[in-house]
Parts: sequence; structure tokens; C-alpha cells
Amino acid sequence: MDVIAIEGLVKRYDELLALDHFDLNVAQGEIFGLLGPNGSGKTTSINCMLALLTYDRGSIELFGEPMAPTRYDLKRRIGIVPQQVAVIDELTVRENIDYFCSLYVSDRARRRALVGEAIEFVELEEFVRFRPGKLSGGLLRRLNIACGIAHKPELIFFDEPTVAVDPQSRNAILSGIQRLRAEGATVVYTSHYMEEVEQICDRVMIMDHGRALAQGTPDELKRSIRTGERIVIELEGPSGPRARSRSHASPGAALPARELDRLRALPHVLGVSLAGNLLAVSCEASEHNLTDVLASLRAGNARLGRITCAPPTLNDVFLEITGRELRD
Ligand SMILES: Nc1ncnc2c1ncn2[C@@H]1O[C@H](COP(=O)(O)OP(=O)(O)OP(=O)(O)O)[C@@H](O)[C@H]1O
Repeated sequence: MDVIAIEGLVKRYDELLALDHFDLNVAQGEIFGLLGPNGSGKTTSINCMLALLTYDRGSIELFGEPMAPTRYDLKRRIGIVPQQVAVIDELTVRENIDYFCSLYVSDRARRRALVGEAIEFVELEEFVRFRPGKLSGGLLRRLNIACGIAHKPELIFFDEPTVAVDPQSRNAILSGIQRLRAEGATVVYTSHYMEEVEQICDRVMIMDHGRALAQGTPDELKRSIRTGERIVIELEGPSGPRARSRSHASPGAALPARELDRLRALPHVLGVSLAGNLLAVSCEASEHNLTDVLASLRAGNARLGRITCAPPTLNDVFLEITGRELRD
């Protein structure tokens, strides 16, 4: 059964079309990633699913039932970890978790056990008596998560939970999400960090301008594009007489325009870009890409530093579909 089934959702903020006939299906037990740049409609879609926002057209079913503002029975089965940390400054860590849990669970003894489990889950045992103001950014995020999951929801929304956290807390958050799924939860995870989405999500939707541009497993998405390989070459500064005259011809550029054009004309090359001294060449899958690119650069006397070849990433998928970098 689909835990989430959305059809043809349209949401306008006055003139702005934030969701444009948006469809989404999330199966039970998935970690589903909504990946898109800032303003692409991720938070709006979540707020519609939670019945926190009204919408203009379309339908939303959660757990096979139509979602509505008064469906408290459905809301009880949902957890939300919002983008902005939302905790109460006057309460301690333990009191905060207990407060949010009390919105769903009235039995005190049961709540005490759930709050204890949530504290353990986010590893905040040492900080239970602290007020939020005394916590670092990463610890605050972990408190935010504990408040969202203490009541053991079956469906959990994580809206960019790793923005501005240190790498250690980030890894703890990502592995925590995987554990929640292992315990049976369905997770919707929004992010504009493609590496995280690739790391933990079973399926991903790439969205932009309120529309789904593509969806599938990370591997399916990467196989669906023309790019099969991305070669990145660090160019070293010009030296030697030929190189010096070359740098005269194109002051400031690590590689003259005609060399870039020669690369573009190679078979299987789909795109060439130069940022500072980093040359990136996207190619269709083919056996000789690297040999051809290096031969072309050597013929132009380029001095080469570090060279890497990598399969495409979700950023390449986004770039090929939209013509823009995910992090524009
Ligand atoms: N309350 C609002 N009033 C008017 N416009 C809004 C409102 N909330 C969001 N928008 C606009 O709707 C569009 C979608 O925003 P949304 O916050 O859903 O995107 P997002 O993908 O979640 O982005 P972010 O990663 O920045 O949160 C954006 O253009 C945004 O400016």
C-alpha cells in the first residue's frame, strides 16, 4: 500500500505557482527523497500533506485515507522534523521532548518510556537538563528530531534536517533516519544536498518549479541521462614559451577557448566547462573518453595536475534535465 498518494496538486501563493500538478506516491517502508533547489516547492508539498496549508486543486491520501485538517487520527501517525528548529526555550531537553510527545500520547507512564527512548535515539543523555539555548547547532537539530519522533510515528517528514550542522551530527542524523526505517517507519526526506539523498534514499524525486522532473532509484536516475562519465582535470599554471604565448592569447584563462572547442568536438563529449583551473568534461559512456581528452590537451601543451573520472551524480541528472546546477 502507498502511505502517500498525491494526485494533481496545485498550490498558488497569489500569482506564484508553487506546486504545478504535482503527483507523488510513497510506498510503505521507503526512504523517499525530495531533491530540488531552494524554492522548488518541497516545503509547500509537505505542508499540504500535513493539512497545514490549503491547496487549489488535487487530492492527498495518507495511509489510504483522504487527509484533512481535522483528521487527527491520521496526524497521530505522522511525525515532522521541520526545517527551522522548533523547540521551547524555557523547557529543558527532556521537558521539550515530553511536551511534544504529550500532544499525541496522554498516558504518562507510556510517555516516560517513549521520551527515554527518544533521548537515547538521538544520544542526548548528557544534555537532558540543558535548555535549548545552551546547545550547539548539531545538538539542537538532534533535539528537534527527538521532538518529532518520540511518539513513534509511522510516517516521518524530515525537512532539510542537516542544514548548518557539523559533519558528526550530520552522520548521526542520517544513520538515525536509516534506523527509523529499519524499525518500520516510512520517511520523506527533503534536501538540496544530493550526496545525502544518494546515501540514504531508496527512491528520489527531482523537483523544480513545483513540478516533478524525474523519479526513480538513484541508479535509475543516473542511468536515464546521456552522461556516463565525468572527467575533472586540474590544470596547472602556464609555463614554457608556447604556454606563455598561449596565455597572452587568452589572459586569465587556464585554457584558451580554442582548446575548449577542440575538446567539445571530440566524439562522445557532451559538455565542457572551466571554473578557475578546474576543467570538467562530461561524456557519454565510452571506453576511450579519458585517452581522447588527454591526447587533445597534450596536443595543446596543457600542463595537467590531478585527474579524476567518476560516474554521473544526481547533480548531473539535475543539470541535464534543467541546464542548471543543483546548487545555483
Ligand atoms: N507563505 C508564502 N507566501 C508566498 N510565497 C511563498 C510562501 N511560501 C513559499 N513561497 C514560495 O513558494 C515557492 C516554493 O517554496 P518552498 O518553500 O515550498 O520551496 P522549497 O523547495 O522548500 O525551498 P527551501 O529549500 O528554500 O525551503 C518559492 O518560490 C517560495 O518563495
